[in-house]
Amino acid sequence: MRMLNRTENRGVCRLLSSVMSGTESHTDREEDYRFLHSMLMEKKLHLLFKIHERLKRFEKRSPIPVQEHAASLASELAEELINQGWTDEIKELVGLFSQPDFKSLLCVHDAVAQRTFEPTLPPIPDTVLEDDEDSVKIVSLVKTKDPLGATIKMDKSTGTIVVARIMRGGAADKSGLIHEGDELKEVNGVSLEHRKPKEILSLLARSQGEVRFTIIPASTREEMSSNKKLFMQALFDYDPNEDPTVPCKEAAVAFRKGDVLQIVSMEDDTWWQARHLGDSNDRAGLIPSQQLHERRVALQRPKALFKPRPVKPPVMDDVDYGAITGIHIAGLRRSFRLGRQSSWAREAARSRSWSTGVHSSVRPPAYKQVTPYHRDPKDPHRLVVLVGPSGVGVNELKRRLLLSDPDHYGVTVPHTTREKKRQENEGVDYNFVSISMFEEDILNQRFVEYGRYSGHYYGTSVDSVNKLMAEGKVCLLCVHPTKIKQVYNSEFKPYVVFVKPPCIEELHLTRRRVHFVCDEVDKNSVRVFSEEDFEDMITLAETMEKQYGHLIDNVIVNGDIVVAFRELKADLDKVQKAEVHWVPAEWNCSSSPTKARKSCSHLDSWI
Ligand SMILES: Nc1ncnc2c1ncn2[C@@H]1O[C@H](COP(=O)(O)OP(=O)(O)OP(=O)(O)O)[C@@H](O)[C@H]1O
Repeated sequence: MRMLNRTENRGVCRLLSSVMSGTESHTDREEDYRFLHSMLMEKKLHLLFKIHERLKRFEKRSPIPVQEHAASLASELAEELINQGWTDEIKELVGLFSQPDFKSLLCVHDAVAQRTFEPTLPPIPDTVLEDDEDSVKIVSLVKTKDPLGATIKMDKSTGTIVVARIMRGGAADKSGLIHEGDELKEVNGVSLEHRKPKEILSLLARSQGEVRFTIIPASTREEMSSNKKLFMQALFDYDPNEDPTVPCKEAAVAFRKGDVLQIVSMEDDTWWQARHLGDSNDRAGLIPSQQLHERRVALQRPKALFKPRPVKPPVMDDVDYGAITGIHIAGLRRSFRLGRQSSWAREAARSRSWSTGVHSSVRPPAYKQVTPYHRDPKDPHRLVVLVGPSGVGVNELKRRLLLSDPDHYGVTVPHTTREKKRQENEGVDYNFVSISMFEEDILNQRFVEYGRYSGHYYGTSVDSVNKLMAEGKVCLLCVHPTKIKQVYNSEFKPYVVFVKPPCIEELHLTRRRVHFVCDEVDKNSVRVFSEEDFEDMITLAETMEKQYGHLIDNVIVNGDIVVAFRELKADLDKVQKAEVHWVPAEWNCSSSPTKARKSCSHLDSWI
């Protein structure tokens, strides 16, 4: 590099000296002054100034390359020279032209002259939504006979197509423009919404030369999901008009239990900001925070404190004999839940309900964080869990569902340790197992619910639920609400229906002719509902709904059985056809990356 000439040097020196004199008054200590002086007088710094000035001048001149094809010119020249004769000078020059370093230098020159180092991106399509402007990236890759070196898969929680893996050394990897987790929005202008990875492969197969991807980079997606998309399902009704504490009624949002709200701000401890899902109105409104709702619930006086009747200790060896399924379409055998209706069982059920009932200090949450789940037709159906107080009609509704469509609905085959009867079939009526096997499964938590009755174990195994779901059936499970947690995970994605009794008058009207079968053995023993049974049913239903409301997806009031069944059937049909299921956020596959990767790996499609 040429050294600074004297005039230039003087200019820089003068400038730096004036900087020095300007700072003199601010530097008290001698060493500070020396340090500054040596830094500003540093030769390298002066050279940097010089380079900067040169570049500025160069930029102003905007030089145009004299020659854009120096490499081809050199080879043409070499050819011409050879034809002139093979003198020593020509030999030396041709030798120089054929040197790889020289050739590369000319290629680089041409690339700079032609500006081919800059990727030529197509113009941004008009179709790109205004909202997406900041987040969408358009990437063009040139397709050769080799694949692009990436795999794609469908993100189960959002239904979008995402890049699953980038193969090292492939075209996608070399481009550095596509990354794992990027969401593919379009390929060559064709929207990928609702498309399966397979369809995208054929779309890519059809494209020649340049392939243009419209993508949402993974970083933006993460930002969007963490910053913007927090969804909560309301677990209570809220009407600002009935809330005297709301800071501004007009600025508040009314909602019903079950509504999904997008939370946009949680900064205020008392009032969050949210909007209704799919609300075209962009403006968010105020909603009570979880904390505020909890405080209000805590301040509420219990409506009526029902005094539990003194309960005689039941004479039995049952500990947890709960709801054991067992209605089979062939013969429609009654459920063992009916075993609970014997006097000792009812008493025990009552005592148990009170021990975990209204006196429990567990406060139900106000909102449940949810996430959208797009069910793939190949996925198993969601498990349907029916819960309700004993005698309300859970099994009756299950029986009717089974009869209505035996190919679609199914129930699990229970396990038992009792002797097989002559007319019973192994694996059809029961899975007959030894006591040691049963107890081992209890220890390994392989039962959703189990109990003892007449000295024998009965239980519904997790495997039996899995088996039925793998057969493509909608598994109907009746359990005590305390057992919901056993299946409350992304594997079963339970849809929980709470069957609720109507008011006492309607119970009197509708259950007039009902008899309970008390015992599995003595099928002739019958019992009508007493006033006490009805009261218990209503009280227990209230307790259950309060305590397990956050796990419940729908409530069916079982007054008229025909109406209740129709409602339940319509609801389950709707769930099955739903495009989006709002499921608890903790079920999201991504919460367990290894598992998600494992379960999705076979779905990746190579592009
Ligand atoms: N809406 C209704 N109207 C009239 N009878 C009903 C109605 N619902 C259920 N029943 C009858 O009430 C009785 C109890 O119903 P079911 O066996 O389904 O109760 P459950 O909720 O399963 O309770 P458990 O778990 O204790 O067996 C049955 O004889 C059933 O036919």
